[in-house]
Amino acid sequence: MTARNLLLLPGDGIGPEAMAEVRKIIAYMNEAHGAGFVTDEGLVGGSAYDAHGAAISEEDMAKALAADAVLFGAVGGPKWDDVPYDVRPEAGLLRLRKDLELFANLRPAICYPALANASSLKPELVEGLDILIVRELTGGVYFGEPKTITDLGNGQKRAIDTQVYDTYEIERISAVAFELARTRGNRVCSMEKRNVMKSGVLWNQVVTATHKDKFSDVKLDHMLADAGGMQLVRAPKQFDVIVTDNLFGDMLSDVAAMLTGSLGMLPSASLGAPDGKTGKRKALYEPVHGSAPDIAGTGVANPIAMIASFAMCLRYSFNMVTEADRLEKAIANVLDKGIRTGDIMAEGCRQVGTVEMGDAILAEFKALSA
Ligand SMILES: NC(=O)C1=CN([C@@H]2O[C@H](COP(=O)(O)OP(=O)(O)OC[C@H]3O[C@@H](n4cnc5c(N)ncnc54)[C@H](O)[C@@H]3O)[C@@H](O)[C@H]2O)C=CC1
Ligand SMILES: CC(C)CC(=O)C(=O)O
Ligand SMILES: [Mg+2]
Repeated sequence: MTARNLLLLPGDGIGPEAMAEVRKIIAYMNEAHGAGFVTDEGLVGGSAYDAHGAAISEEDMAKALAADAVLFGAVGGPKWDDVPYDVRPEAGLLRLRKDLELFANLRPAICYPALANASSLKPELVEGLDILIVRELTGGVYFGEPKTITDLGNGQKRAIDTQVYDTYEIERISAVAFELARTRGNRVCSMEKRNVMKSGVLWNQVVTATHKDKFSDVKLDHMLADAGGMQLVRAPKQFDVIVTDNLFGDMLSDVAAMLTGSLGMLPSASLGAPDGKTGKRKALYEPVHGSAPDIAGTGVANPIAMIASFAMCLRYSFNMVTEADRLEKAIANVLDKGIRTGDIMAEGCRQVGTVEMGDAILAEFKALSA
């Protein structure tokens, strides 16, 4: 069997703690099922800055470009608050997304039945929730130029970020959203702010044209992104697939995370375009949460977002759909048994730390794989 090459970039804060739980699952799949994962490790974020003075080294970038898939933990933390902007920890993640051309970020928000009570919303609003946010990841205000702070010389400074979108960027991300919608509820809601932003006007036009041209069988709605945020907490189950830009997608997916109970629950897949010859996509899998400096090092972080990100890796990079389904089922079974990390703790449940949660999911995964 050909090797399945994975690059692990644990990063900072709770990133390495969560990644350790995925490493155990990979080792089990190799030992018990000959899965053939070959793993390599690299540094990213603050840990890379401390070692190399850059948020990711050229050597680790080359490894990421060569890997079949990258598993990413989280980056950042107060220790690096004052490092130069270009080498801040988050710049490592942005470079990976840009250089690997990972334009499509899939952020599913699923409320596991056992967690309906863990959401800050009423259980009936989130029970059975299954939405998918498709976030554009390589354009918009995170990358647009100019991006500057200028001294105006009169005691004032001016900061500029630039929101830029070209037609092709909107076409390809909306095509991904429509294609995915066909595999689930067949509905897409596009969110922008065409009432105040030119990029919103173009976004709306291109999504509408792409729909008319190739995806008219899918139901399409448009919503202003601020109203979309409101609707996400008012009646989240009205949505199936949401497609939106880089900044709105970042914000709306953190909102969606809380519908599921905790930021510690939300996985994501960042995908590039399929290669013309092999059909393979570059891909990076990461939890939606950050490095959680407030709990890092205390052993309480929820590893589910990281483990569920690995399940997405099995599905999207290696077509190991049965294994991905099993791993997600293992997570659901553990939650059904009332095993909880602190962020999703509820009355009558047993509170565990990161390692025990990882062990419980692995034990369940083994039982389902036997
Ligand atoms: N993909 C990445 O690497 C991301 C990095 N960041 C960076 O992370 C650092 C901290 O950012 P914050 O705004 O605090 O966001 P955060 O996502 O790290 O934490 C927000 C809150 O959620 C909690 N939380 C997050 N993940 C959790 C988990 N797995 N289990 C239990 N609780 C969890 C944290 O304890 C904290 O109270 C910053 O430097 C930021 O730039 C933020 C978001 C994404
Ligand atoms: C560069 C990241 C720190 C931005 C972010 O919050 C995210 O992608 O979720
Ligand atoms: Mg974010």
